[in-house]
Amino acid sequence: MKATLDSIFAVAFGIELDSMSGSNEEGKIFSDAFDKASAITTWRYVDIFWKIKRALNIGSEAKLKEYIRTVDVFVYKLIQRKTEQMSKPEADLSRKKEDILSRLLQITGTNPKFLRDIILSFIIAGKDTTATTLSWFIYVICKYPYVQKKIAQEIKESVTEEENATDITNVAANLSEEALEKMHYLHAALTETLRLYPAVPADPKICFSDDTLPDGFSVNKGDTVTYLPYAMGRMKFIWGDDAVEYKPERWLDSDGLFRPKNPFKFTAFQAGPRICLGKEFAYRQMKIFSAVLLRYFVFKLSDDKKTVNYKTMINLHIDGGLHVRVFHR
Ligand code: HEM
Repeated sequence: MKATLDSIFAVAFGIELDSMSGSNEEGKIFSDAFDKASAITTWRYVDIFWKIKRALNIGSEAKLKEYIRTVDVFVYKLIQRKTEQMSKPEADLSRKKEDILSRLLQITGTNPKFLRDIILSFIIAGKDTTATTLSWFIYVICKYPYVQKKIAQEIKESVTEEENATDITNVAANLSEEALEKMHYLHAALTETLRLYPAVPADPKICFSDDTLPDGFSVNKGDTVTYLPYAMGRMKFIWGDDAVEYKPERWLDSDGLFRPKNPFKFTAFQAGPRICLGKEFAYRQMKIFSAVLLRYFVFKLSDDKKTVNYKTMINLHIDGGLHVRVFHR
């Protein structure tokens, strides 16, 4: 979670949050408050008294208010700092354009509330999604050691001699686009993880107007219709008799090249005009993390017999986290 949060901050806002090592105290406070606020918001689905608590400013809702204040203070400060940076005449224009926030500041001006909402949307969309997918990915490759071995082999073969020879920090910094593109099996293994453990397991929509769905079912304006990537990913009539098996091979052609499927069949990123905007970014980030980790380490579950369950939240988290043992390769 911390690694993906740091990553989204660097790319989207040009900020080294460093919540991973905790060197940035402000960043740590922000990231704690953000996670706690997300958890309380999700609990509103099951806590029937949340509106009363909010009205009386007590319990979880009082805490939520506090966390939101902490998040807001941090984000508004970030916007102010960026705005000041951008307005400096000596600022180099190419550097100004590197992150998404700087680009937005150039196009839309400086309505801080709008920018705050964009920033939080990016964090919500881009933090737990890739983090939970990577956790499930580590889980399945522990369950299927032959897949882990095959990925490690592919990584070794895809990076250049030079990249291979250097230490882990250099490999992480120098992993080239070409190398990542050669990793078809890794791409397939991540996609297969998302088929069985989609980061957004249920995606509700509210009907904009009365309508009739393609199967003839009528819906009314205001109705909620939810599609379930978690269930769809396990349906035999969509994926065949081996639907519940983890098989990266189903995504590869006879030459071992990754072949995407119709997004209306593989719905982890949604489909149509509102398909996930960060899909390519997510794959790149997940491939870099996996490539660096699996190049150097072997993962094993701490307790092979322990059942791993999901936790009911907006994203598909592993209940209690994933406990693994890590060995040098
Ligand atoms: C494994 C990783 C990810 C998965 C499975 C995923 C999945 C999804 C899904 C299902 C939606 C549709 C939500 C809805 O409208 O109901 C969505 C939207 C979106 N995602 Fe992702 N996402 C991932 C990573 C990311 C990342 C890393 C970013 C940002 C860098 C991102 C940015 C967005 C944005 C901005 C939208 C809204 C698009 C729109 O409404 O037009 N996502 N994502």
